[in-house]
Amino acid sequence: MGQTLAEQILSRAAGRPVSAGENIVARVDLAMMHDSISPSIIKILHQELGAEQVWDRDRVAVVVDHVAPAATIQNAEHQLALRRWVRQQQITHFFDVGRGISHPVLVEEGLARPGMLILGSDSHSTAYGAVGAFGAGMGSTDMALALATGQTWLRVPETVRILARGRFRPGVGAKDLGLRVARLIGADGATYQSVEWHGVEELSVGERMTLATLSIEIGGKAGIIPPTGPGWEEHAARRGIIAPSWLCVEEGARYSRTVEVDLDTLEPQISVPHFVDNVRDLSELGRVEVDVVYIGTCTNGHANDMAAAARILKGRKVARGVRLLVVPASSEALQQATADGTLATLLEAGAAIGTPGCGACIGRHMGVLAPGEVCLFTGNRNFRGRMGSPEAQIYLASPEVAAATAVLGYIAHPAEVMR
Ligand SMILES: CC(C)[C@H](C(=O)O)[C@@H](O)C(=O)O
Ligand code: SF4
Repeated sequence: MGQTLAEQILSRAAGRPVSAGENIVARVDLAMMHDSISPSIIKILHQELGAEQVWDRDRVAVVVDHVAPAATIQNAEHQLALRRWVRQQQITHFFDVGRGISHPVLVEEGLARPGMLILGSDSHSTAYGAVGAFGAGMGSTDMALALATGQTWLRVPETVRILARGRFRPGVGAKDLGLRVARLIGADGATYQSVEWHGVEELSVGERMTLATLSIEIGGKAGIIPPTGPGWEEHAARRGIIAPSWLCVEEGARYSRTVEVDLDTLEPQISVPHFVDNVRDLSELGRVEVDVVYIGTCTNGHANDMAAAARILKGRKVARGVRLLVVPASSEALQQATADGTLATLLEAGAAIGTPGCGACIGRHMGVLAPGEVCLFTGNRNFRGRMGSPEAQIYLASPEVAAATAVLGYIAHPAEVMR
């Protein structure tokens, strides 16, 4: 019998063959924590578990990304304490304000690699599945335990297979596939399952991160894209990464469910307030005017996302009365956007550019919404109050739809601008 990707990775981490349903103790390859949760993790690590040092300073990554730069005195104090702790623990991989969101940063730095078990203090740690790792978010106690011992315990998840068939039409892409799946199976459709994405070999690692981060929005414990295909090869060659030969899609692997999506007929998907799985086809939406368009986050703030938006914004201006905020997911994405002209196009169109990081995604700084405002957001959550006022409305969509919306002032198909 074959194994799913999750079973293969967790077998290696457990040091024996394991299958879905088993409770295991597993070795952690990498543990990530960020500024938002670090105070409680550090407290549990030292005060409750009595550990003096992390188990392996080379296998811990710390990123200041959630409120970066600090917006309040309290953020600044927490970040100061975190920097001191990082020095005291001699943590090798520390990324301070401006480097970007933990997920793309670990991928770009080549720290997240295929076949790894990666734990993060963040629900979107499923992101590491973009490079064929089992990435899972954990709470403070589990994170502290992993930091102290290098081990974790978990139940090996079943796997939902997503099978994409055909090719995306112009103006349609990974975000639309992810939202379509949320619409088909619901926010709890893959609860505690590993989500394996098949038929997406063409997608770049940036686009794969869109799918991997959206996996938690359907309840996934992990969201893994097999490390094969042109999109993977490009990343692997650039970063000098070789996927382990034991990690591959196996005949006879058992899936709890297969969900098929026909890309040939897929149109832009819009998640309407206030739930991620409240998804409509753009053509069903009617006219929705917006106050702000926000391009960014670990889901759609990558270099490819900004470039996709720039292709639509080129030679055009943001509509009067609308503001376009662009917050790159990482400094590397910003550098690439600078080098290839994307940044100039965004600025000429009238965009305001923020420091790479989480930005206003969780409503703590850099563009929070006022009561009554309507936002077209490329992120992954549109819960009430997520980006500021509970009276604001958040629509989720792709960067292409975001760009077209910025130009026209209402939620629009990219073709409406490009024709
Ligand atoms: C603040 C953090 C713990 C949180 C998460 O776990 O996902 C945030 O990143 C989010 O997207 O809501
Ligand atoms: S960008 Fe948003 S979703 Fe991603 S880690 Fe930051 S706050 Fe969470």
